[in-house]
Amino acid sequence: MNPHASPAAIAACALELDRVDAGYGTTTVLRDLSLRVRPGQVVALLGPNGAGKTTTLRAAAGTVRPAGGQVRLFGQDVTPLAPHRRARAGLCLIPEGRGIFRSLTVRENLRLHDVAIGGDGRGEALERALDAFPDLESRLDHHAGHLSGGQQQMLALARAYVARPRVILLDEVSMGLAPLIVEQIFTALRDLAATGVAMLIVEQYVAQALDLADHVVLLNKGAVTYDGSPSGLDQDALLAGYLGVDFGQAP
Ligand SMILES: Nc1ncnc2c1ncn2[C@@H]1O[C@H](COP(=O)(O)OP(=O)(O)OP(=O)(O)O)[C@@H](O)[C@H]1O
Repeated sequence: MNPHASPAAIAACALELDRVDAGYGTTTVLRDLSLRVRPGQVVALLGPNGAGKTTTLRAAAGTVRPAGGQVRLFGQDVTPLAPHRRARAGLCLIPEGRGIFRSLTVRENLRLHDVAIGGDGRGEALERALDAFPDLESRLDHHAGHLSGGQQQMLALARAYVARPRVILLDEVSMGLAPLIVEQIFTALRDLAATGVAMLIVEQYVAQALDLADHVVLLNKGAVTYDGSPSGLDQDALLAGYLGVDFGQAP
């Protein structure tokens, strides 16, 4: 990003990763990574396996602590804040693998998320989630582990309605689901985007992600290789991003 960005430009970002270095133990995964998501914007974070997409979301959510750089939410430096503090500041991570409590009921799962962000676990938050995903209503007292894969993912996404976050991070929410369910998930994501919330999405269905997104960040080996509009992303850049080959350069 522009290191000379004005304070007003920084505050205008819902989420900003600014020159973040992060990894696991002695392994560095993200190198000097910068990206921004503006309020109401949907940013697709794409790249090959192992590029660091999940690590980027974790650094934003606080489950991975950056070794360098800053994470800002609406201009506020949240780098030192634990994940639950960031959640209370308006950030919601829907992790890969759904992140639901399988041995708890649907109702208990939804209450838990509400209480986690400071709500009373009753009433209004639950209603918002059920309005968005009416299928869950008749299953409120079922164990989450007994739901179908699609219903489990709906429950995972319902957290975004319970918590009413200002920024949502979504990691491969359509992973392993049947095409019809994937369509429903993308409809739900479109509805979420229409509420004006800022979204950063990692998605294996690249075409659908590009259709939903108004901005794309391409990652390769922990570094940004493209940061711009979906229409400006040509096939070669996309392939280069996925295969790690730069077609624009002479061999
Ligand atoms: N908990 C962990 N401990 C150690 N290394 C990890 C851990 N999680 C991920 N990595 C490594 O970090 C690198 C980036 O992984 P990450 O999951 O962020 O990539 P990704 O782009 O999300 O890939 P994928 O599409 O396969 O999920 C990989 O080399 C991976 O093996």
